[in-house]
Amino acid sequence: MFDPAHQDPYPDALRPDATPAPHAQLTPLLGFLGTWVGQGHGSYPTIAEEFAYAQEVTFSHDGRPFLRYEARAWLLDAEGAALRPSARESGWWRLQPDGRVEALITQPTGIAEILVGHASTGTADLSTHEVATTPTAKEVTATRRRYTLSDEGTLDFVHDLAAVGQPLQYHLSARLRREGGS
Ligand code: HEM
Repeated sequence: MFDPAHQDPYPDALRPDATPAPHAQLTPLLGFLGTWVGQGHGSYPTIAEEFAYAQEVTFSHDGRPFLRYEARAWLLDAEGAALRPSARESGWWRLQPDGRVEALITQPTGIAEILVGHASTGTADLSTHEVATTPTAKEVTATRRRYTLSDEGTLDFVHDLAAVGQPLQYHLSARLRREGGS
């Protein structure tokens, strides 16, 4: 018998053809659903050296017009071996009927971002609306995040950052593939 105390009756779906059916407002970003893994590079004027990293990103939904977003990254050494845990974040992407997106993303480094932007088939472009930081967090004033599903089926990602007195500029880029995919 179904016991609501022990089993979530509304689990998230990771595929467009899974239950529950996706809300119509998710249509432009249905191709983002699922878990993605891959590698990227990053730099910033205040960081001594360019770094390589690996990342796992998951988008899921529960039938309502928002995506659940979860990402974790770890740094790689020159041979591609894991060096140490790096950025993590999670949040919600609220898709509007006209393709606008409102996103809320928080990080364990004390940063909470609200981003606004636009989604069209297979792409999303989000920029900071507001950033709030905890008293001990680094100063972050803006980010811009662009995601594109490429013709090769990868999810490509570029992240610009304005922080610690620097103007908005490149911080990261990555190419992710579907987990378990080729
Ligand atoms: C894949 C995700 C990310 C990776 C791999 C990454 C990696 C790094 C690395 C390696 C550093 C140098 C300091 C250190 O070694 O920890 C750094 C610094 C920093 N990152 Fe990121 N980062 C990521 C995402 C983000 C995001 C989403 C934000 C903000 C919204 C952010 C903001 C910063 C800031 C503020 C600094 C400090 C710069 C300074 O004090 O000089 N990073 N990041």
